[in-house]
Amino acid sequence: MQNTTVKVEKTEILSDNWYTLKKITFTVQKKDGTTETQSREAYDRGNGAVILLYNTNTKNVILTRQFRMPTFINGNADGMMIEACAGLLDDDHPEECIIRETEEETGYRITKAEKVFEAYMSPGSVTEILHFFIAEYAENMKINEGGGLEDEGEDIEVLEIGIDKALQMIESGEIKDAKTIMLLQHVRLKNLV
Ligand SMILES: Nc1nc2c(ncn2[C@@H]2O[C@H](COP(=O)(O)OP(=O)(O)O[C@H]3O[C@H](CO)[C@@H](O)[C@H](O)[C@@H]3O)[C@@H](O)[C@H]2O)c(=O)[nH]1
Ligand SMILES: [Mg+2]
Repeated sequence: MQNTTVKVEKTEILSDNWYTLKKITFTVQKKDGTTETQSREAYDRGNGAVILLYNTNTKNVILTRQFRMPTFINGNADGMMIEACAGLLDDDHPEECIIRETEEETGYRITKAEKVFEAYMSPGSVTEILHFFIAEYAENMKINEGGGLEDEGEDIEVLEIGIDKALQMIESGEIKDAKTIMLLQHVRLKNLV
């Protein structure tokens, strides 16, 4: 249900470079019924989709490894992150987006993906809603090496890892990406692999 007690008074663009940082001034009704004016910054980088490819025969999953600058400036010494394949939505439908992204990043051609849930990943600061998918893959669906789009500066390594090993890598801290942890736990929770 739409919250009718929130009134947006002003939206300022603080930065409009690759993505957009906004400052929104608004009035909101508190639990005690009084009204307060607040300002909050919101980083708008669009929405995204993520997918975990899993193989029921081999019990393997496909993950990617790439450099992520924001993690590098916050404690990740080599800046490398192991993640499920993911991408930002263009104007397309999340399923179409993730099928395209799967081929670009992992080299696997899938024809359908199952939506499992969606989630705001950082609701206090980032507008993005992320669409979560899973799909079965097999060796014969690999049509190229993947790796991402070179002209976008992507340099992605494709990893094929046993699900038990991947789950252990969450515990050991080798996998620290929230969307990836959520999907690995999902496929185990549902006994898919
Ligand atoms: N030049 C430039 N390129 C950028 C910038 N920010 C991102 N890019 C590039 O834009 C491309 C976006 O690639 P996608 O595959 O579409 O997105 P993603 O970065 O993998 O995003 C996914 O993971 C994010 C982090 O977990 C998610 O937030 C996002 O929803 C999505 O799932 C990448 O090549 C990235 O390096 C920037 O500030 N400048
Ligand atoms: Mg990506």
